[in-house]
Amino acid sequence: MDSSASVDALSNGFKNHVSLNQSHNNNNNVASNPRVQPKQPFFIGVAGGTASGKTTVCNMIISQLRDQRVVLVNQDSFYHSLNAEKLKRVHEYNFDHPEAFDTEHMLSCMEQIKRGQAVTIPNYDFKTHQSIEPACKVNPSDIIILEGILVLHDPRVRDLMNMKIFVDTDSDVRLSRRIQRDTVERGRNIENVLDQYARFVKPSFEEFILPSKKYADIIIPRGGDNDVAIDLMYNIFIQSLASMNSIRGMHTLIRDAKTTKHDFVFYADRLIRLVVEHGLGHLPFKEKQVITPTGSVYSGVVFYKRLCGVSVIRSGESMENALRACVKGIKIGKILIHGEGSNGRELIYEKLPKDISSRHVLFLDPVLASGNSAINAISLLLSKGVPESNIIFLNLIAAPDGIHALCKRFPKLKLVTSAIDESLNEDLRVIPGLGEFGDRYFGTDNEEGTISSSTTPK
Ligand SMILES: O=P(O)(O)OC[C@H]1O[C@H](OP(=O)(O)OP(=O)(O)O)[C@H](O)[C@@H]1O
Ligand SMILES: O=c1cc[nH]c(=O)[nH]1
Repeated sequence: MDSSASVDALSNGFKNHVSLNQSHNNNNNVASNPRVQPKQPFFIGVAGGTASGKTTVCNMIISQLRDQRVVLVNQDSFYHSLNAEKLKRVHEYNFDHPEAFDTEHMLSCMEQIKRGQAVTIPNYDFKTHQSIEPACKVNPSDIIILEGILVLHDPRVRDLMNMKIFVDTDSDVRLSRRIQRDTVERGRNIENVLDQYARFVKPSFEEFILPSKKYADIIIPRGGDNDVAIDLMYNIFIQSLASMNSIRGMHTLIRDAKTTKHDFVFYADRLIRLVVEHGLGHLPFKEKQVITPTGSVYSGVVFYKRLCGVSVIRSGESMENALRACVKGIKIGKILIHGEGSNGRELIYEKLPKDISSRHVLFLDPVLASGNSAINAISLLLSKGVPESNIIFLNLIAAPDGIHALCKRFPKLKLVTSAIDESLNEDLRVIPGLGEFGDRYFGTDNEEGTISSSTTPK
C-alpha cells in the first residue's frame, strides 16, 4: 500500500489491505438512501499464463457454488479495439502486454460491481479485434470472478480483490495447449502461433505475468488438472466466505437499534475477541519447535512478549477483558480524551506503563469516527517514546474519514478493524454505524439500567 498505514478489515473477507486512496463512500445506491448499505460481493481474481487452465479453475469454482449468484468477467473483454493502422500490422501487436488492455475501464467496472451495482462490460471480438455491440450487462451478484493473464498486475485492481489465485502450469504444457487452441479453434497456422509465442507471449509472461504470482493468496500448480489444490482452494474460499458472513451476522445484531443491551454486549464481545486475536497475529514472532506428547516435532512460532494495552476511556475499556483473556497478565494503560476541547478532542488524563517505550502497544477503541480522539491518544504514545510501527490499533468500526486522517498522520501504524463503514455525518457519527457504542455497551442509553435505591441492575 502506498505510503499509508496498513489497514486490515476482517469483514471485507479474506485478508484485505484496503488502499486509503480508494473511496468507500461513493455508492450511488447509498447516496440515494443513506441508511442502506448493499452487501459487498466477494471478489476473486484468477491469473496465470496463456492456456494455464484459468477458465477450467473458474468453471470448477462456479460449479461448486450453486446456491450463490456468481458472475465471471474476463479481462479479454477489456482489450483496446485496434485502429486501422494497427489492424494492418496485427502480427506486430503485443496482446500480452498490460497496455493492450483498457485497465482504467476495467477498474471502474470492477469498482461498480464491487459496490453491488449493475455494470456494462464491453464485448470484444477476437476475429475483428474490436469491441462490438451489444455490450454485456452484468447484474449485481454475491461473488465476482475476474479472470485473465494480467488481473494481478495492477495494484488498484488487486486491492479490490478478497482472494487472489494464480494458476501455475508448466510452460511446455501451456504452449502445446495454445498451439492446439489457436490452430483448431481460431484457424491460425502453426508458424504464426510459434512466432507470436516467441516474440510476445513468452517475454510478456516473464516480464509481467510471472512476477504477479507473488501477490497470489493461493497458487494452483498444474491448473485445472490439480483436483487436490482445487478442493483445498474451495475449502479455504468457503471458510473465508463463512467467516465473512459470520462477522456480518454479528454486525447485523450490534447495529440493529432494537438489539437489547444484553445481546449488544454479547455480540460486541465476540467481535472484539476476533479483532484482538487477529491483531495479536500482527506482532513480530520467531520460529520455535516443540516436542508433542507423541514424541514428534511441531514447528511453530512464538510471538513477541513485551506488550501492553492502552484503552481509551470509556468505550475502549470494553475491549480490555478480551485482551486479558488472550494475553495473561498484560499491563493496560488508560487515556481519557474529552469531547468538547477546542480542537474537538482534548487529552484529560493518562496513566501508562512507565516502560511503554520498549513495548508493542495494542491500542483499544471500538469506534474510529473523525479520528480526532485516536490522533490525540496516539500522539501521546509517540511523545512517550513508543515507535509508531509498534502500535496496533484494535477497532470494531471505522469511518473512511477517520482512517484517512489517522493513516495520513501515522503512516506506520497498523489498524485492525472488523468493518469499514460508509461515511461520517455532520455530527461526526459513523454511518450506518451503531449509535453511541459506550452508551449501548455500558447501558447508559436509557433509564433501564439506572440503579435506584431498591432495585438490582437490569
Ligand atoms: O474518531 P472520533 O471522532 O474522535 O470519535 C471516536 C471516539 O468516540 C467514541 O468515544 P465517545 O466520545 O463516544 O465516548 P465514550 O467512549 O465515553 O462513550 C469512541 O470510543 C472514540 O473514542
Ligand atoms: O458514531 C459514533 C461516533 C463516535 N462514537 C460512537 O460511539 N459512535
